[in-house]
Amino acid sequence: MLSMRHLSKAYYTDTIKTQALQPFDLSIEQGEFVAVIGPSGSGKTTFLNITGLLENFCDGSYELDGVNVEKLSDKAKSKLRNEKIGFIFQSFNLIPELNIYDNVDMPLRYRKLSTKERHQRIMDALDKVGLGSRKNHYPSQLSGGQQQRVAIARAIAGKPSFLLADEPTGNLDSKMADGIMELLKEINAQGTSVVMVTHDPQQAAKAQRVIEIRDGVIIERSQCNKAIA
Ligand SMILES: Nc1ncnc2c1ncn2[C@@H]1O[C@H](COP(=O)(O)OP(=O)(O)OP(=O)(O)O)[C@@H](O)[C@H]1O
Repeated sequence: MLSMRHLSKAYYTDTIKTQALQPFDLSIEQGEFVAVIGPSGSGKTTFLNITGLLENFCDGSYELDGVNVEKLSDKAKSKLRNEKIGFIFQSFNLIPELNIYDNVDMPLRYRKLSTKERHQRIMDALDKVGLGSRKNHYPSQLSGGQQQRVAIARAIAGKPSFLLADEPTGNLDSKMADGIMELLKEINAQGTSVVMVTHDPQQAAKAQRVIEIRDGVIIERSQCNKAIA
């Protein structure tokens, strides 16, 4: 699980301070599916990046699976991120020069895994997203929905505790978007927590829990623990 206490974030430029996130307390349990909604500029990406250890916060504390994040060196933080967090982005962020297999392998290269174990994980992840037979293709040879599936395979190959998704369906038509949501729900049902930023109320409604951010203020919208429809 993750636990944030009195956490806040401000950005400073020459003369301007932007309070991107007001102090907040938040816990996310293992296995939850959380949607993060809010207007443009409200702080959603900042929240996701802090959760994923891509950005530092200003004040407060953050514990991720029992590890106190603010005490870690940058190197230890990178290792924790690599082990605990999988990322999915709106623009897929695949490496065009690498084939699908090598794209999924990227985060595994930083792990102490045997070649056999890496191969197994890559193929398991690609099979899970339905693209095992496309492993030698390059990103440009796949549709947007398929590229996002590769990005999901890359994110889950490391067996993370948390899957963080920033507008994962934002570049996809509604049919492909629904397919990606189905896949995220399946992954979540197998125990991985999902935190997903979305502008789309229909996608947000599929989450168990909705957090809204308005002008940097985090508001709990609902938590009904229903099975994800
Ligand atoms: N690196 C930065 N330096 C200064 N200000 C920043 C930086 N990153 C974000 N901000 C500011 O922090 C606030 C929150 O930005 P953030 O990107 O988290 O919003 P968002 O809700 O994800 O927006 P969108 O939906 O448009 O992507 C905004 O006012 C933004 O301008």
